[in-house]
Amino acid sequence: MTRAIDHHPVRLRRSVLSVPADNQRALAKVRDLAADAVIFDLEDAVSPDRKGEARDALVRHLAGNRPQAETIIRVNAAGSDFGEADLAAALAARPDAILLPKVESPADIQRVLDWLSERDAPEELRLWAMIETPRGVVNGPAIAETGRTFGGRLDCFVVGLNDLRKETGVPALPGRNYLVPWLMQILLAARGSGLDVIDAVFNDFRDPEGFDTECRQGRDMGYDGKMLIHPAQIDAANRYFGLEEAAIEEALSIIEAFSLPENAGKGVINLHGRMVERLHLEQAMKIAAKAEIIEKRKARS
Ligand SMILES: CC(C)(COP(=O)(O)OP(=O)(O)OC[C@H]1O[C@@H](n2cnc3c(N)ncnc32)[C@H](O)[C@@H]1OP(=O)(O)O)[C@@H](O)C(=O)NCCC(=O)NCCSC(=O)C[C@H](O)C(=O)O
Ligand SMILES: [Mg+2]
Repeated sequence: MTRAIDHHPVRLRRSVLSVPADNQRALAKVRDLAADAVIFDLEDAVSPDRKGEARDALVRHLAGNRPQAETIIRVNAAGSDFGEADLAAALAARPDAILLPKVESPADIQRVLDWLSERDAPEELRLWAMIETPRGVVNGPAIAETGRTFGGRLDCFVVGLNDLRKETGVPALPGRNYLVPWLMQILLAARGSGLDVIDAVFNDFRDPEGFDTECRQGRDMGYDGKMLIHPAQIDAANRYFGLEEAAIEEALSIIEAFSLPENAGKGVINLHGRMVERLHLEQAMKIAAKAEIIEKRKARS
């Protein structure tokens, strides 16, 4: 039996910029930036003594300055001193998604799903999960599957390598050689349950060459985009995780070929000397859908 795992629509998540919720100057910049998604952070970018202030500032800010980008709020962990107040503020601010940090087990997701359903949270509110601890990596497939099975709210993993390095002792070396196996493990867990997956931040925001190299690596590993910490990283992320003209043209030619009457009902066709199957048609449709979103976004800016 074929299992349908694609439970969410195609979304563009090439550049996912994090903004500390208590940084007014940074908040004021967000609306003019070309990031596909913005994470308003209440967790590690906000010091413990400013959590309440950050929460209030964020709710006020989003009430009057809703970005066009997909809007996500990263809360503190549900079991922490700040978790419940953050969740309540996030619900009030009506983001597209809430990002849960340091998710380690299906129970971490389930607890928040229950909390949201007790409060009649809007059906369209999504959950994202940071995978950034050893237990999170090991339990990745079960976490992804729980989020998919119960209500289907979970639709994206974000990798947190700063925390993972801290927890494991693996240093930050160029090439991320010792981290790549875990990055691929997280990618498999996400894809196995139809989730999007976002590569980790690159801390040296004044090193564009290093950033380019890491974007290329993330893209080649199959990631949908990169979490960012600075506006200077947005354009490169959009470029590396975007679509090349040749890929769009190829996708359109596959869609066109399968729509010809002589190919109706065929599972496999010959397209200019290359075997193309219906699985390629599925891929092509996703590329075409992303290309359409990119075009709309260009027209808007
Ligand atoms: C890293 C920074 C603290 C650097 O800030 P700053 O010194 O202000 O940099 P610049 O002077 O170069 O900034 C130029 C202007 O750009 C604005 N700016 C800077 N960053 C952002 C941003 N993220 N979003 C919007 N605007 C931004 C500055 O305000 C300057 O404008 P102006 O003030 O008008 O002159 C800073 O970039 C920063 O705080 N970045 C985000 C940090 C963050 O969100 N951290 C949490 C995410 S990282 C993570 O999650 C790790 C993960 O959990 C893991 O475990 O790996
Ligand atoms: Mg972290």
